[in-house]
This record gives sequence, structure tokens and C-alpha cells, in this order.
Amino acid sequence: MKEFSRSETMEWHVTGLDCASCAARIRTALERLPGTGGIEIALMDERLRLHLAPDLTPPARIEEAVRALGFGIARTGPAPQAAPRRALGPRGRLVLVSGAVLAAGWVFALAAPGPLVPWVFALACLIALLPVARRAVAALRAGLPFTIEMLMTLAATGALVIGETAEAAVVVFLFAVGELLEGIAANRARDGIRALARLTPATALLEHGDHVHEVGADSLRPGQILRLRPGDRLAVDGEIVEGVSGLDESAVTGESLPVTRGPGAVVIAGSINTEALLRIRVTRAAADSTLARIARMIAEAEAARAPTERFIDRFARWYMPAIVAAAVLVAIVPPLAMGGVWGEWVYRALALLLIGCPCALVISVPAAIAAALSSGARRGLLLKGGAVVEALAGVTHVALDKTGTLTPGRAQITDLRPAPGVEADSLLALAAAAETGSSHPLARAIRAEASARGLALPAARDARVRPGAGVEARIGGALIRLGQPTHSAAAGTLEEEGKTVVELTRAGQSLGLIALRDEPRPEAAEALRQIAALGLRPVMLTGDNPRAAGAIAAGLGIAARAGLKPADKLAEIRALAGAGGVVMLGDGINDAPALKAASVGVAMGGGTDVALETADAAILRDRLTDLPAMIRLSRAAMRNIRQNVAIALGLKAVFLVTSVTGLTGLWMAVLADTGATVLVTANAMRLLAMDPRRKA
Ligand SMILES: Nc1ncnc2c1ncn2[C@@H]1O[C@H](COP(=O)(O)OP(=O)(O)OP(=O)(O)O)[C@@H](O)[C@H]1O
Ligand SMILES: [Zn+2]
Repeated sequence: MKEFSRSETMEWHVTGLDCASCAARIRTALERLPGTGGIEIALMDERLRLHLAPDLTPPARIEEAVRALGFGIARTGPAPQAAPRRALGPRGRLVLVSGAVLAAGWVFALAAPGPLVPWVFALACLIALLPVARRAVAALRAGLPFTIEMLMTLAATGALVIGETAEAAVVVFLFAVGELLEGIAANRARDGIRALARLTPATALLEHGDHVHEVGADSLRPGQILRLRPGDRLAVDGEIVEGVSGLDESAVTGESLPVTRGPGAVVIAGSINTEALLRIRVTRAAADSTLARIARMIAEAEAARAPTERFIDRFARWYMPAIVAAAVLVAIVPPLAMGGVWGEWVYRALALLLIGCPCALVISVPAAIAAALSSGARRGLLLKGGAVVEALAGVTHVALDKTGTLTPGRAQITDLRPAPGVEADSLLALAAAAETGSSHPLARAIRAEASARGLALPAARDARVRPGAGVEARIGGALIRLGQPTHSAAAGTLEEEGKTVVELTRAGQSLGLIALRDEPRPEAAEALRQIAALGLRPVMLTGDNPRAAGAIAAGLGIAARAGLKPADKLAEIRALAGAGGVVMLGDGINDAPALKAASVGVAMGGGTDVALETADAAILRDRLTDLPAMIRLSRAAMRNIRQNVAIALGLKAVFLVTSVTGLTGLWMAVLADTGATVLVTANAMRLLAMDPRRKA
């Protein structure tokens, strides 16, 4: 037996993905080739990605297969490509010509009815039908007999044969117009996503000695110093080295109120400097900027298909053959068995064929999902795909991390309780020295207070973090530990006031307590009210002590589980996930495993890479109310999808009946299909206008 072939991930840029069924068609054709797998097609981003074993199927064969289906294809690099804006295009011109001939046909028919008129209509029909038929044949050769184009071609040819030339022409013309409209809608949605990437300028002012050069953003490297004038947009992520100014970060966070930032502050690409000149050190190359990664993420998210979408694709696969079979029966059975008139029943069968077009149904899910994703993205609510939207709409529990999530993670020292014979300042200095290696909010608070008091810190060696428990270090030869207090009455009273208490020990001997308090975010109570209004039960998870956690939870009116070690948090999340679905909101810093275990993990704050890359969704502004907003958006998207499916199937059902009974003819059948597609797309576009932050 042959050894398993190594497979590689490859990526292409595919053009002409205008119709809803295009992606499904490419997928089906490529699945047939040996050695292909993990096929992802992002309609909005026009990208095709798959795993390929090149010795089984060379990449050129993939390109051939896609071209045979009538699409353009080229290998891409990792950077998203901006496709040239298309004007009317050859397809559009053909529709115009066919429409003109069709109009001429009507003029003839009215002004000079005669034997020539049907030929004019036939010509109009053929002009628009030819490219459709070509694609139908290409798909047929790729092993896909049941395509929309095939249905169209059969119906139109049939109509020509039975002499209904005017109808044949109108039907094909309407179909072509519908396709054009679909293409325009798809392009508009694409533009929405590309707009994100366009929010960073192509150039920047690079400092070089005492003068500046304008250089391409792509050439910038970390460490270089840029100048950002008032009114300019930043091309890359960076850090302010000089100057204080207001920055409008709406490109990433959707928050248009400028925030004041000074030296040391992180500035993200796409931000606009609103006040004063800034000198900024580049921290990331343009291609890795937060905004670029978000744009890439959304594009990839689109390929992560919702379960509903997969179901509808499967449905469409048997729906079309079933309709064709039904049409054949309608054409044959009544004339043979009941003495019906052949022409009449063939005509009804042709109308039925057109009803078989599943466009509106197939586009109903991706249109709504794409609209919801870009609507969210513009407001700093990132959802990584249809599967996440669907899961988020269905969660029953909400778990929130305490530190850094419900609270901003900016604890302040409230009490210093040195043991008898210990100076308050030396307690603080020892604690700050022990915290050297920790980035925990408590560590930051302790170090900040020590430096505010101008304390000189003793030298610490072997400083290390004991995750979920505290820190330790060797100072002056003794082992210093800082962390959760071992039973002390003093600690208990402080904790009942909602404070986190840590105890400092030297060689096992207590040197005193430090109490800190991290106030809940100002909007926390409102966010929890909104979550409750959605019918969800929020619960706070924390590693902090039960008394402090209980005091804070009581103030906010939320259930709390405290004293959780990281593994306990994970177990809590798993239990909730099993009980119907849980969304977990965390800061993504030390709760990544819990975020992963949740049905939907939402990371707060776009700053950290972990948050963006490991969570299912992210909230880019530090605003808790954005979580209920995100849930509202997901629910609205799922509602929209249900409406779309109802519109699509409802119209089909009505016209199925009216076609078979002969109430409506061919062109009504096509109009119903095009109409449904336009309705469904328009309905999905409503999501773009929706502001999920506003309460329903
Ligand atoms: N760097 C540190 N310095 C002092 N004490 C610490 C430190 N890190 C953790 N601790 C102690 O361990 C406890 C649990 O910490 P952990 O990081 O698990 O949770 P947390 O950050 O307090 O809360 P949350 O789980 O809500 O994020 C803290 O309440 C504190 O008592
Ligand atoms: Zn259609």
C-alpha cells in the first residue's frame, strides 16, 4: 500500500464568486479530487484554502477545476488582496444587449406583429442564455449535473422548443439581472470588510536623524520612530515616546470619543491623532497590526460555517434533483394518464424547474452572518464566524471573570497592617520586591504604591509566581512569600469589606497584611441587568477569597463562585457548558483555558494577542455592556436567518402550487426566485444598520 501523502495548506484568490451557490459548487467539485481536505471558501474575502496532498492532486489541477466552473483563480500570499473595482463587466454588458433586443421584440410585437417577432425574442433569449449554458455544461463536466444554470438552461430551451419564445427571453433576462444584483450585493458586503483594512494609511513619517521621510507602511520595522501629526492616521501599532494627545480609536473599538494618551501608552494602527504632535515607536510591522489581524480574522471567520448553513447546503443538494424529478413527472404523467394537453403540462413542468432554484435559500444564512459579522466589527464586537454567532445566540449561562473583567484590574491598596514591630513602609517594600516577576493586577498595585512612596526596594532573587496563589522570592537570604493569608481574624474583617487581602511571610513568619480593592467597572451593574433581561443567569468566577468576592457580588447582584484555582474555574465552565451552553467573558490573560472550554469564549480588550487569537469572540472596547450587545446581535442574526428561510421556502411553496396548477407561468417563477433572493439579501442588510448596543 502507498504511504500516506503529506498534505500542505494552500491558498488561492478566486474571482467571480457572485452567486450563493458558487462556494458550494467549488467545494463539491474539489471534494471529488483525491488528496483534498479542509476546504474553506470565504465568499466575502474571495479566498479558497484547502489541505492538499500535491502528489495525489497537483495544485494546477485545482486551478483547472475551478476555472472549468467559470471562476478566476490565482495563488495568493498571506496578505489580503484588494481586487480591482469592477465596472459593469462583460456579463453586465451582455444583459444590457439582451434587454435591448428583448425590448425591440416587444416593440415589434405591438407595432408590427408578424412571423419575425418570435425570432427576435429567441435571439434575446439566446444572448443571455449562452453564458449560462456554458457554465451549466462546465459544471456538468465537473460532475455537478444539478446546478441553477442547468435548471435555467433546461427551462429556457424547453420554452423555446414549445414556442414560448417571449417567456423564454423574459425568464433568462430576469435571471441574468438577478445574478447581477447578487453580484452587486456581494461586492457591497465585501467592501464593508475591506473598509477595515483601508483604515490604515499606506505611508508614515519616519524619523531619520533630525528630519523625517515619508515611507511606505510596509517597510516599517519595530523599533523605528515615527512622527504622527494632528489629523494623521497611524499606519502601524506603536507606543508613544513623546507627546500627549487625544487619539480617536474608533477604527478598532467603534468608540469615537478620543482618549488622551501620553508617553508609554500603546497606540493602535488606524487611530487618528486629534490634538498634538506625537513621536511613536513602531512595535509591530504593518501586516501584524491589530487592525490587520482583525481584518484577517473576520475574513477567515466567514469560512467557519454555521451548523444551520451546513444543513441548508445539504438540503439544497437533494432539493434540486427532487424538483427535476417532480418536473419530469408533471410533464409526463398528466398527458399520458389523464389525457392532458402536452404543451400545457410541459409548460407547467418548466415553471416548476425554475422554482427548483435554491438561490434565496442558500444565500439566506451567509448573507445574515456576513452582515452580522461586519456590523459587529464596526462596533468593536468581533465574532469569529457563523458557528460562534449561532452558539452565542443559544447560550443559557454567562460566566464572568472578576479581576480584569468585572473590575478593571486596577486594584488600589486600602490598608497596610504590619505585624507588631514591622514598619508599614518596609512591609510594602518587601512586598513590592517580591512582586518583581509578576504582572498580576495585585502586583502592579503593590509596586505602584511602593514607587509612589519613593521606597527603595531590597534586592530579590529567584522571584517566581505561584499561579493562583501568589509570589515568592529570596530577599536577604530568607524566603519571602506573598499571597492568600492563612487564617487570620484581621484578614476576615477586611475581606468582608470586599477587599482582597494578601499576607507577607518571611521564613514562614507573618510580617503583616496588605488589603487591596478593585472597584467594579462603572457599567458593571447595568451590563448584568441587560444580561438578566436577556433571560440569562450571570455568575462571577474568581480566584479571590469568598468573603471579598461575596461582598462585591452582593453589590452587583450576581451569583459568585470564589476561591477557585485555575483548574476549578475550568471545571465550573465545563459543568455550565454541559448544562446548555455558557459564554465566558475573560480578559484572556490567565483565563485562556476557561475561555476555550466555554461554549463561546469572549475576550475583553483588544490589546492582547492571546485574546484575539484564542477566543471565539472579542470585545475591543473595555465596556462590559458590549457582552449583552454581542448576544443581542447574535440573536438578531439568528432571527434574521429564520425570517430568511421562511421567506425563501414560503415563496417557493406558494409558487410550487401555483405553477403546477397553472395559475402562474415561467416568468413569475423566475421573478419569485429573484425577488426572494433580493428580499433575503435586503433583510440581511438590516443587520448592518442595527446598533446592538442599543437595548431592544
Ligand atoms: N501576584 C500576586 N501577588 C499577591 N497575591 C497573589 C498574586 N497572584 C495571586 N495572588 C493571590 O491568589 C489569589 C487568587 O489569584 P488569581 O490570580 O487566581 O485570581 P484573581 O486574579 O484574584 O481573581 P480572578 O480569578 O477574578 O481573576 C488572589 O486573590 C491573591 O490572594
Ligand atoms: Zn435563483
